[in-house]
Amino acid sequence: MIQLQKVHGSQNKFFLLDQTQFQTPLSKGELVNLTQQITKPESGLLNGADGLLVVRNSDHAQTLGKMEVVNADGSFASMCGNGLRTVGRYLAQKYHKETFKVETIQSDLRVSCQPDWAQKVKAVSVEISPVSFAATALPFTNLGYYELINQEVPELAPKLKFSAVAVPNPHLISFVSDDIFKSDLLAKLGAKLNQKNPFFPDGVNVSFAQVLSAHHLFVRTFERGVGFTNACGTAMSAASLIYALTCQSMNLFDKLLTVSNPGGFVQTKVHRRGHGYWIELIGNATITHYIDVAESELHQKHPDFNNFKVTPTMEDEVYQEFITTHGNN
Ligand SMILES: N[C@@H](CCC[C@H](N)C(=O)O)C(=O)O
Repeated sequence: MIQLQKVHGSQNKFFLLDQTQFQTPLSKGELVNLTQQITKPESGLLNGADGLLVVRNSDHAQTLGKMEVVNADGSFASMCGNGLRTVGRYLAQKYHKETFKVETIQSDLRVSCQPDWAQKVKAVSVEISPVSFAATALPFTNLGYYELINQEVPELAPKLKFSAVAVPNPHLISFVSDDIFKSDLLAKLGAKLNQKNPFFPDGVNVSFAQVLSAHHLFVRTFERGVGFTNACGTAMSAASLIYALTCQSMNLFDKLLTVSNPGGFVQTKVHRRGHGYWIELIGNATITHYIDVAESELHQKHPDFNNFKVTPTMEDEVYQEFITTHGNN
């Protein structure tokens, strides 16, 4: 039998699958198919999710495992901040360690277990890096810039200022007014830049941010490969970095910021490293269900969800209560 988990970070929901449990690990095609089957909002497993987090062994120094991220549409992402916290919790429990690294597509990232935010609200801190502003890293083209930091880009939307940053997955961020935040512009821009378009050939995660107070942001994200999500950890990290860079006089580096989102909130700290930056992302890592299923079922083109034994944990109920008490904005 194989045990899957259903997990979330700020209600950015995933299934987590440890490939080391398998006698015959799922092939790339099988992982894509499984992700597309189980993440569908209506007909998927447990009302679907935003993607699948795949755990594998790693032979890199100080790492406890490797994380791969499959978006709901079957595309692969180079990073996932909310997902890495839940993979961090999974590996911490598996190997009884509190501080370690996890291999991701571009780099080995630090993970450290934090004191619980409340009883049964586990918290984990993860490193978000490497950071690049280069047009070639996202990539973006035809916008007349090699880097985009707080620039007006009429090709994308009139009057708004945009920043583009890879952390290392690609993000386009704009700090916007209340009117724009409440409008349908994010839905339109997110959809436009995640289909064939002349500017972001690989698509891009698009976020609108607002400053609620000096150390408090709100970020809403239209995710590449997913659509609207309750929260995107790398987007909140990227928005924190852009905020620190564009408000240098506030000296926000190394300071704790709170970033609220429709699914809760996280904390971030933006750090300098040499000539570059990295971001610390701290937030909940919640297991909502354990799911036991025969290995053979997961190799099926159309797995039968009646054969999946689902055990809820009650952690989500506690998380919801925590968010109701502490608010998300
Ligand atoms: N929700 C994630 C990001 C997932 C990847 C993204 N959809 C992409 O394709 O880059 C996060 O918490 O960072």
